[in-house]
Amino acid sequence: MLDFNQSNHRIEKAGFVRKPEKGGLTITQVASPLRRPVIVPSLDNETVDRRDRNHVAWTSVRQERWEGELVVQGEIPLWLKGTYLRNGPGLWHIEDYNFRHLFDGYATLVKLQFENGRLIAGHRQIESEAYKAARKNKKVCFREFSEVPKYENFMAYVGDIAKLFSGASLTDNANTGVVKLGDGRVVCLTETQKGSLVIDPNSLETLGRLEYSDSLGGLIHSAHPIVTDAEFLTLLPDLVNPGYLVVRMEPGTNERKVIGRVNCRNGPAPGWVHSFPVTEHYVVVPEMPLRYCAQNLLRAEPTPLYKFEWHPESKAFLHVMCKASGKIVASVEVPLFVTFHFINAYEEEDEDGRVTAIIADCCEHNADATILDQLRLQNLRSFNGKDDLLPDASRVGRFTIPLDGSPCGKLESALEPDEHGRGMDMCSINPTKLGKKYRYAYACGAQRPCHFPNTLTKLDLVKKKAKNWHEAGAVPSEPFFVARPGATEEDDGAVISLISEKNGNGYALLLDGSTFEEIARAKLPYGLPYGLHGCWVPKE
Ligand SMILES: CC(=O)/C=C/C=C(C)/C=C/C1=C(C)CCCC1(C)C
Ligand SMILES: CC(/C=C/C=O)=C\C=C\C=O
Ligand SMILES: [Fe+2]
Repeated sequence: MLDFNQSNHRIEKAGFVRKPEKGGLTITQVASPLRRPVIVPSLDNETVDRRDRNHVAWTSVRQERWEGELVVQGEIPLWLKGTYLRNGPGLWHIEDYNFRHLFDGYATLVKLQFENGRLIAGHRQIESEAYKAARKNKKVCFREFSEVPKYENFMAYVGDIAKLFSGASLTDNANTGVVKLGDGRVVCLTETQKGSLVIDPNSLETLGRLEYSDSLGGLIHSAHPIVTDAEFLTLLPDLVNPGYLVVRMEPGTNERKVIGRVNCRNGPAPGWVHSFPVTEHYVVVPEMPLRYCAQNLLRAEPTPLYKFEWHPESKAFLHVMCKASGKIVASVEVPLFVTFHFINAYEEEDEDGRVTAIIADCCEHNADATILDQLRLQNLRSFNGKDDLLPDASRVGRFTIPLDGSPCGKLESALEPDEHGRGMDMCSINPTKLGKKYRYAYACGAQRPCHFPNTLTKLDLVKKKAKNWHEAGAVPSEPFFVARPGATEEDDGAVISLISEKNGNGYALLLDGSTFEEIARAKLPYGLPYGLHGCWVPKE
């Protein structure tokens, strides 16, 4: 149990750690509010040099784990009781070997534990097989997003390719997100199915793999399942017979059951499905022209689109499946698009209550797949603060999918992209609005010049306006909305983000969900690397 009785001053002072010494793994003892020293191996022999040159957002986390109470400036609302967990790639090197891509990093899980206006923070590396093997063997041992193991000879390469088909050589580095299942289990995820790792939300310890007990097979899934207290819905792309299985898992089970199957309308392989949206009654299955590519999976050196390929000639489609029957009620061609993240979707009704269309919103990168390569670490680390390297980056793409049998759907901007600086991604909504008509979304936006989203933005999709938060040189992570218990207004709650600062520092930030003004901030002992997605574990 955490002890909240120590003074802020003592704990914060105790929470700071020595710089790692150059030349090897140092063991640093950190006093934590647990009153027990936590043994904290620092992670490399080059961190200090790298930190001097690069923004802390793109610098490997400096040690395996840390935990301590933070000094809060401002006031944390007393209703905010629970733990915000945020996952993301946070360690981008092994020994002297530096990884290429943001998505290659070994997962760093961060927690912010709110109780009685106080805040305990911590972070810890996820103990995936991939991470443990890399630490032990001092090299990449599994196939990551862009990194592959270096083969000693041709036979070793052939052996690894054979293991690719069984999934044995794929990573389980669960660095994309973290979700709380209806049964209370908290699971870190990535795009490989084997990278579904159960963690303890208090200690951040990796407890083991979530082994799916069904025999659906396949090696990959959507990195963003739809998770509610009642179900876990996800998509399993089928690379052999291009299509997707839509599957559902009930709380308390590890068995996914098939709701239905969508066959691709076109192309040599299914489109990448990092995420997908649902409405109250339907699942929307996107078929992007950015498609998985079997040849690219086998390559030792990555292409600019990594494991994917851009197929404009194969066009883009959205399929709508009825959740109850598994029947496809619409399959429409839409303009070419590129998205990582769907924001939400809902059903549009006529005066008689008949569903006439589905509206689905996403962070749309103007049909430009080069965003994947812009997330290479070399690009992220090379920003000079002047050149605008994200021209016309992304917008809220709003799809309208007619349900009257029309062959085509529409794609428009839900609001003028200038409202959020012509860049936006990493979004959250009030979870009670999942699948329903909604008004507000929170996301990262852009203040020019920039090369990466550098603001927090509250999007009002009814008034078509945005309110932006920005601090010079700061890289904020996905703003995560937590509703106030008992709230009746959609934006009544708090928005949590972790900020990495230019000077190497970092802090947890709390904004009011309605006014989007700062309520509180709390400095971390050191800045943390950029993270991806989070979840909220309320205190029982
Ligand atoms: C961090 C993030 O958002 C995405 C991570 C994606 C990963 C690790 C994808 C890995 C893959 C392989 C290792 C082989 C199969 C294809 C694919 C799912 C892209
Ligand atoms: C952080 C990001 C895109 C930013 C550019 O606009 C995408 C992250 C994708 C994975 O979760
Ligand atoms: Fe994502």
